[in-house]
Amino acid sequence: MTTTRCGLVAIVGAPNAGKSTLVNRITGAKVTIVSPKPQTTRFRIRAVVMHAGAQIILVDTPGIFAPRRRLDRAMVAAAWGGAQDADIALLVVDARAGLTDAVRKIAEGLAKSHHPIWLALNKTDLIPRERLLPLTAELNAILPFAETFMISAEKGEGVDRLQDRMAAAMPPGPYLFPEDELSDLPNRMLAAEIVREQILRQTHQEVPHHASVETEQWTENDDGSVRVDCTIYVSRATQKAIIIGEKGSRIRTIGQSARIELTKLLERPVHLFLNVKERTGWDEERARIRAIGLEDMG
Ligand SMILES: Nc1nc2c(ncn2[C@@H]2O[C@H](COP(=O)(O)OP(=O)(O)OP(=O)(O)O)[C@@H](O)[C@H]2O)c(=O)[nH]1
Repeated sequence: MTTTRCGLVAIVGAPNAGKSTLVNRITGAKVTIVSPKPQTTRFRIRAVVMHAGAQIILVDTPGIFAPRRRLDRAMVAAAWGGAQDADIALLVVDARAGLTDAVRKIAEGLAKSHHPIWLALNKTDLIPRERLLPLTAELNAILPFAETFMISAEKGEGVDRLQDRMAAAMPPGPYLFPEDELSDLPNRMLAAEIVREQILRQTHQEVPHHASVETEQWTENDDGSVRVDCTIYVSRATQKAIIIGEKGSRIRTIGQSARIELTKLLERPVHLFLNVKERTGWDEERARIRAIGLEDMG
């Protein structure tokens, strides 16, 4: 009998800690898009990695976790709820910067969590080894970490071991993402991210960061172009109206800008279709995120 394992690892850390570098190192792909505005980082899926038979879903904080529509909500709930003990928050710390106020604040927030918290001291290539132990001790005084890793995300040092340990720690359970969709996943996420970025640019602060974007369909056409269908989920009708704009003017601008950007990034013609939908149930998601102490930090 084959048993699969699947779980979520939240990558947490102060700005510049090396979170994106670590995610890119683990996935071997550039799937992380930096938003042009500060403080727009939300809780979202950064990457899905298969490793040693486990599906590791790397998620970003803070914000709201928005499962793709096609995922069974009950499965996602199980990932957060039932399997909660086995899921991990990984605190990435810039070892050279050390215990800054930002790191302290995040560590204190995480200390309230019932999740296992792991520590990755990053950028170990930049400081002498003997500085690592005192820093580990200082951090462990704030919160006892279940595991500690010394890594250099940039150089790849220690990352294999971290990944092995993550895979082993994932709870038994079905994969949340079908394996045959994984090859498209970075592109799907890229498209969703580009659309979300345009929403933030075009709506400024009018729509709080409550809109989530999911790529529902990714269709390769014979002529080399790709058709991308994205749904923008909002929690209120007023937000929907803002995103659509007067006679659809804003959604058109969002779509046009996102299409231009995507065409550039994918280096092929893109046909982008956007759909705005209201989705209730945010409160439930938020409660789950609050439960692990990841909300409103950073
Ligand atoms: N020398 C060294 N530099 C690193 C390492 N990891 C990341 N960096 C550098 O640190 C800087 C910040 O890395 P990012 O991965 O963008 O950090 P982040 O935590 O994602 O930052 P935010 O997006 O601001 O939250 C970049 O210039 C990286 O090249 C490392 O292990 N060693």
